[in-house]
Amino acid sequence: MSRPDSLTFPPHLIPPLSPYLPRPDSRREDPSSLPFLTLTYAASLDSMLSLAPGVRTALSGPLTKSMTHHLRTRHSAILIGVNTALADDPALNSRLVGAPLSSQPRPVILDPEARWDFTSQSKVIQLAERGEGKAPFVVAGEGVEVSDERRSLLERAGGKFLALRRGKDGGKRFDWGDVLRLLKSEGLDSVMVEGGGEVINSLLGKEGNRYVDSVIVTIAPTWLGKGGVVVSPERSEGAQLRLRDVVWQGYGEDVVLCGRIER
Ligand SMILES: NC(=O)C1=CN([C@@H]2O[C@H](COP(=O)(O)OP(=O)(O)OC[C@H]3O[C@@H](n4cnc5c(N)ncnc54)[C@H](OP(=O)(O)O)[C@@H]3O)[C@@H](O)[C@H]2O)C=CC1
Ligand SMILES: Nc1nc(O)c(N)c(N[C@@H]2O[C@H](COP(=O)(O)O)[C@@H](O)[C@H]2O)n1
Repeated sequence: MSRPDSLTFPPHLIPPLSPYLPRPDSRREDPSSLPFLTLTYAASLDSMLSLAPGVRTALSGPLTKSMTHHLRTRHSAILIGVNTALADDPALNSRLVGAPLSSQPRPVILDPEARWDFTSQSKVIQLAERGEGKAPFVVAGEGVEVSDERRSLLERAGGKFLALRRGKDGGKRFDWGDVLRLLKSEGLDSVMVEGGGEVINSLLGKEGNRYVDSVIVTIAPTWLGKGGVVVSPERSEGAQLRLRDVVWQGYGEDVVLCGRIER
């Protein structure tokens, strides 16, 4: 019997998305290639992801929500920043009817200071224990201390902490190339990056956007107003960031925009 929160994604909507998604197993043969990266999120008409930092805000309608759950089955990993983990207590699995565990993405949390205060009650941990999703990999800064208790809670569920050095410039952030090489070394060939604002803006920035293979954005017909978490990357000197191969599709009251970054 299907669960009350199960979703279905109409099969006729799959072919238009497919050119923007990783082909099954396409990168596995080439060990030097980085994982395919799809940047995907839902935004308001004023480019907001949420009403305020730390506030979970539903923007997707029923059809775009089910699209996101389809996208989750098409990637081996789903990545968010630690503030999203703290704000949303997200499930990060696919709730499509009949999605087997093998099609579930591996949740990856970018958490340089190991701030995510997960417990055995966190949704993503509970789902992993019930076999309805995979347990998360938490990418923490090299040398950052993690208690044995937290480490073993994560490992019991099937997840782990991964240590990564910070960016070459001595800054606090990870280099996106390093993040992707780390995921690849863990056998993850494709990653959908869901957010939040800092993660998206840094990926769309000068250093990050070279790693983005495709972009799939849901636009909801609402304005969240000032004070929200906004998608608005730093401007690169002399170059306006733009999409090519653009397709727009109506999904109920929402619109889905697919494209690739113009280089
Ligand atoms: N509508 C949508 O589709 C989505 C909405 N959201 C919303 O977004 C909001 C959260 O966004 P925001 O506050 O911007 O935070 P993020 O979720 O983007 O997390 C930001 C934190 O992640 C870590 N981080 C990000 N990039 C890097 C990097 N390159 N290297 C190392 N660490 C990194 C940093 O942690 P540290 O500070 O510890 O260094 C940073 O402060 C929430 O309200 C959430 O609900 C989230 C996802 C999707
Ligand atoms: N596609 C999309 N639409 C929205 O309206 C959203 N608020 C989000 N948020 C992202 O999805 C995560 C929650 O997922 P679960 O339903 O808990 O699995 C949230 O953490 C954001 O990454 N996405």
